[in-house]
Amino acid sequence: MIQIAPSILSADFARLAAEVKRVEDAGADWLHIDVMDGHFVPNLTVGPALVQSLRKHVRIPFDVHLMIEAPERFVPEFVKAGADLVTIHWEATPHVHRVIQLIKSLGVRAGVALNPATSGEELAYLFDDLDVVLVMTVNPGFGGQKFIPAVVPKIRGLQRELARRSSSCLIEVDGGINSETAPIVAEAGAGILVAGAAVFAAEDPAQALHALRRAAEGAGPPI
Ligand SMILES: O=C(CO)[C@@H](O)[C@H](O)COP(=O)(O)O
Ligand SMILES: [Fe+2]
Repeated sequence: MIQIAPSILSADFARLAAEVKRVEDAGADWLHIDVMDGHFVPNLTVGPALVQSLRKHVRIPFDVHLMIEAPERFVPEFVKAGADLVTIHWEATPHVHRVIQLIKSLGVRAGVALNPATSGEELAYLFDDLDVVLVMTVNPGFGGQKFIPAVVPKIRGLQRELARRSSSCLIEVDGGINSETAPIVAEAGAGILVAGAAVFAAEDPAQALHALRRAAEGAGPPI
């Protein structure tokens, strides 16, 4: 079953609680919260205070994508604020394993995100500790960008390796996901699809979620 995680980056921040409740009611599985620090990526977004405020209005789990340098500095605050899954970038700290241990020790799920130019081969050392590998299908920093097809073989390679190890770790994809790209990533092995513009910019989010799910599930099981 494909899971969909709408990204708040394409929501109207002045009406955030109402917009998020709308996608929750429409059947979203996760809420994807993009955190940016202006260093790791050339953009700024939100911090733990916003996560804590939203937590009072939303029941679906929070998927917090940290696009920040040295994420270990802020992991405990995001968990305290209500994150259910915390994903850090492979490129953002020299001590990825230590940060994964920190996230797990706080009782939530842990993910590692890979920029388009990162192969992810070293991730094999972490698979036993990881709940999610997030494959960026755009360069991180902005919503509404175009999907990078060259990343698809990486999704397929990770899927094969995870299947070989009978791992329960899921592959999440993030960036430029819509009804055209959803079948491509689902066929390659993605189990969680992040979708910002495709859901929050749609007139009818329920219809947008349905279209994404149908497109992805029509792709058949991963090879
Ligand atoms: O992490 C990011 C961007 O850095 C994403 O979560 C985007 O916000 C997804 O938006 P769309 O590409 O689906 O509009
Ligand atoms: Fe994201």
